[in-house]
Amino acid sequence: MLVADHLVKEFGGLRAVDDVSFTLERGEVLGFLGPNGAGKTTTMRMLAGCLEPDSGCARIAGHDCVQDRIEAQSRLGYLPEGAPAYPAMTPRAFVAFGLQVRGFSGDALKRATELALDRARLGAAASQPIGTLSKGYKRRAALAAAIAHDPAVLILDEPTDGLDPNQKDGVRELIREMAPEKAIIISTHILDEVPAVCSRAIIIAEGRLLFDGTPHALEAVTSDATIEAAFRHLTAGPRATVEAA
Ligand SMILES: Nc1ncnc2c1ncn2[C@@H]1O[C@H](COP(=O)(O)OP(=O)(O)OP(=O)(O)O)[C@@H](O)[C@H]1O
Repeated sequence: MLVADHLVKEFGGLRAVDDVSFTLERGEVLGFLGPNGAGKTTTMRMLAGCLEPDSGCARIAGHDCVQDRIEAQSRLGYLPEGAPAYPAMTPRAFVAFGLQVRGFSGDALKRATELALDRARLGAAASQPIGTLSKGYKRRAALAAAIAHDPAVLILDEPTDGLDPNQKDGVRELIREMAPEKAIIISTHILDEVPAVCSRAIIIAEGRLLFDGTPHALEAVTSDATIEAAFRHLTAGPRATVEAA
């Protein structure tokens, strides 16, 4: 469903993403982990077709994210970092606008808009200008726009960032609900989220993939048997790659 094939991206002299490869199938929820500046957002932007790799390629449902961008993006829902949106629009108008751009109209447009607002639990905030919403509700408005066209692949950059504990639970529940039908990547610094929602975890640091395996295999990396200890072990010291099924 989604392929990262030897992705490389440099900014000036800095190799932000260094030969990252993995594939993701329908039904998988991948937790994309790594320290600040590891290259997570840069990788996700290349997968989403927002940034061209220097070498390597990304594919969604067999469509190259650069050469065949429109086809690839039609199967993708992308929640970017910071959740940019139009501040004067309400979440309802913002979601509907995204759907119209994708060709929705009439009853299908109304149904898809209300379903997305409902799934992202916007409530009364759906009718308030986005610029006047709290950080958590802005994030939810962007999430609603990302899922509204029911894409096969979801790339969510820190989807629970800025949400209170109840809202975090709501978003995790939504991800679990959507998981069987989709291939989903979430980046997060909240390591508890990995066993809670992910079937698989990848750790990168300094642009290089260090671990790809199940949350259970990640816990088993150190004798502490916690994801936090494994994260520290893999990212704090000299680089070592751990392959796990
Ligand atoms: N447009 C850019 N121009 C120059 N450097 C960039 C650009 N985008 C990212 N970088 C650099 O690439 C590296 C990887 O950044 P990236 O945002 O992908 O990391 P991240 O893993 O998402 O970090 P965080 O967890 O802090 O969000 C960082 O050193 C960053 O400063």
